[in-house]
Amino acid sequence: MTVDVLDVATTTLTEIAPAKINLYLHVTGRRPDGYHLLDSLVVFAGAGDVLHYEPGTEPLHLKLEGRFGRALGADAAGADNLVIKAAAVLRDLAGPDANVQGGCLVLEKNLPVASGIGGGSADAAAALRLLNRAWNVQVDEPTLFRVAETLGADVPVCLLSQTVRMEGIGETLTPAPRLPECGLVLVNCGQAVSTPDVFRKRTGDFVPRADLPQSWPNSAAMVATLKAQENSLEAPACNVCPPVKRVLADIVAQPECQLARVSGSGATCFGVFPTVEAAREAAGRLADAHAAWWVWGGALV
Ligand SMILES: C[C@@](CO)(OP(=O)(O)O)[C@H](O)COP(=O)(O)OP(=O)(O)OC[C@H]1O[C@@H](n2ccc(N)nc2=O)[C@H](O)[C@@H]1O
Ligand SMILES: Nc1ncnc2c1ncn2[C@@H]1O[C@H](COP(=O)(O)OP(=O)(O)O)[C@@H](O)[C@H]1O
Repeated sequence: MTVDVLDVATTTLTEIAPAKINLYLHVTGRRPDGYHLLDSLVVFAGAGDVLHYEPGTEPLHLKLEGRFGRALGADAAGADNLVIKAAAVLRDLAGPDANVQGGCLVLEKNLPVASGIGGGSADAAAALRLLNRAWNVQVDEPTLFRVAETLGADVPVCLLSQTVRMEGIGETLTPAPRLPECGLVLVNCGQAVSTPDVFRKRTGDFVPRADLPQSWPNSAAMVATLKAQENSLEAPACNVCPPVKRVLADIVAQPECQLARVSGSGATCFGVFPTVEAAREAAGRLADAHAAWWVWGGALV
């Protein structure tokens, strides 16, 4: 009996899918195919979805759990789910020595959906990492990144899941400045926002790529640099989802908040704080004041 329990524990594999935050995001140009060229400082939060895999003989299938998994319902666990798409592309790449299996994937969906923090992209990236390992596909890193690109512009950066500068349409990843100690608050008002809609509503000139130092001595210095940058998608995100303005105002009103901004195409907003403790306290107050909002406070990955 004890051995059975141990077997189950050791065959279930787990991968974290951390939330992606764009500390700034410049739309620097546009490709002939319509995709936008970006320059963004991307960081990852301690908040995330969790993907579990229990290999088995039944066809590979996905179950959704967690606050937002239950809200999505079983229909969202089908072939269109980015986790299933990631599994399919990896299966196609598997060589003769791979051990591609079926079984059950369980996605604890803790991150709000269509919210500018790349939840779906992070899930796809987690599935690539997890199944590459579990099936012994042994895809080399450059191939895995090329496969990630086919799943979505944000999937390569989520495959990396560490602080990095992101350019191109999302595929060009280069080292970022070393970040100082800081805390982060994430707030989502509950309205899903479509990324293509927000890009379509963007107006104005393209913004040059940012000039960044190698590191910052503290969060105040980092915020001074970030304030000289922008999120080019913030105005269209407010247009598509007006409650974002209220969310930003409530974050910036928190004691010690140094910056409040939209992440990606929204609607999730983030606040930067000098310490993790200050961020956690602010998150506690925001959650108490707005029971319907999704609120998280803590450290970066
Ligand atoms: C805006 C960003 C910033 O990190 O984040 P989110 O708001 O999605 O979190 C990303 O670029 C989103 O990446 P992702 O969500 O993977 O985009 P995709 O599925 O590849 O593309 C969805 C649609 O967004 C637009 N799109 C996306 C990326 C890009 N560089 N230019 C674009 O114009 C295109 O209209 C595309 O059809
Ligand atoms: N595993 C998944 N989690 C969330 N959304 C998913 C997933 N798979 C597919 N999607 C689809 O991808 C779209 C974008 O979702 P998401 O990645 O959460 O957006 P964003 O990058 O703006 O945070 C959603 O509208 C949803 O229908």
